[in-house]
Amino acid sequence: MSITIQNISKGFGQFSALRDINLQVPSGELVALLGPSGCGKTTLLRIIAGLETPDGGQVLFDGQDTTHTDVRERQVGFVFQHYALFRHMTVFENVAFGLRVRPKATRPSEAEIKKRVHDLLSLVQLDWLADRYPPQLSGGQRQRIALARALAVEPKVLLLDEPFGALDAKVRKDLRRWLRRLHDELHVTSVFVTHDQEEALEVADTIVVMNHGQVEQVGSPQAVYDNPATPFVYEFLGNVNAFETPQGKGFVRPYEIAVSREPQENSIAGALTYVHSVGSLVRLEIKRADNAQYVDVELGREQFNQLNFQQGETVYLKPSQLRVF
Ligand SMILES: Nc1ncnc2c1ncn2[C@@H]1O[C@H](COP(=O)(O)OP(=O)(O)OP(=O)(O)O)[C@@H](O)[C@H]1O
Repeated sequence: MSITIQNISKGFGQFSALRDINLQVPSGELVALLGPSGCGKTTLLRIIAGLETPDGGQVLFDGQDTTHTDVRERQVGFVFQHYALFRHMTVFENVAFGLRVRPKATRPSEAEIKKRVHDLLSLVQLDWLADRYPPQLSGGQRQRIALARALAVEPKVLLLDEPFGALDAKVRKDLRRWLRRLHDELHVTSVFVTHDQEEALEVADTIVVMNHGQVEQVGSPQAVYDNPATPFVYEFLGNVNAFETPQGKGFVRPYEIAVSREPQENSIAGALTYVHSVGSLVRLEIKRADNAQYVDVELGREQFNQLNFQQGETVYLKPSQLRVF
């Protein structure tokens, strides 16, 4: 099911949380709403869910205006960061819950419920935990069960709000890969909220970068990373250095800067103040001689080893490309 957001705005008292948001989520896509804390991601997700009413604008599901459709009729599944499972129900009963509370006319038979729940538990690879209770699960397992529970009612749209936010880095990484694979299998139109750029870049088909209640840019991970539309997107997605130029502020990623021992035409002199050398990349911190600002540079380890720079020595920088805004 596709989702169309048209001119959505929402205020809380005097505060404008969303301003004229327009967005198209094609059927079957996995879209990330990415932005800093307070930019309006959750509010937009809640409006798509029907948990919040916008002040203006429409939400269309497959072209149908659902702005005023009740949340129960929207056929959306949710997974929230702290969306607690029912503690006193087994994993099996948690996943079965949404099916059991259906009106009799649409409720599946007991045998069908059993099959559906076991299929879903296999899908999230936790069938062996069916008889456990939530407090006996790890955080990552709980979130996978929460996802199975959301999927049980066969939602047309899946909405995830920082689903892995409370987990440690390693588990987050595993789960985001796993979510990507699951989505490739199921193709449920999904929107997930994150403030973690790496998570968005790794998982999403499309990233919606938000700031102060507005959409800054929409595009594939590669497009928003390689061609940021605004300085905000440049700074929010990955490391970046800013240089003053006569034409305006120029931005350059740390790996787009050449470093040498000899001055080049238009190069900038600086002192190598710090070398961070872990993994395949070596990060250099260079303090410019002219304005004392720090510049981050990344080199491949092999290149670094060949050049053999020493902390404290004078080096010369030259951005290979600058995007000026
Ligand atoms: N019910 C409410 N009443 C008043 N202000 C609210 C309400 N809900 C959200 N806001 C405000 O609206 C803004 C957007 O909130 P929202 O939760 O959508 O941000 P977010 O981008 O999801 O942030 P985070 O990443 O911190 O969850 C915030 O400044 C928040 O304080």
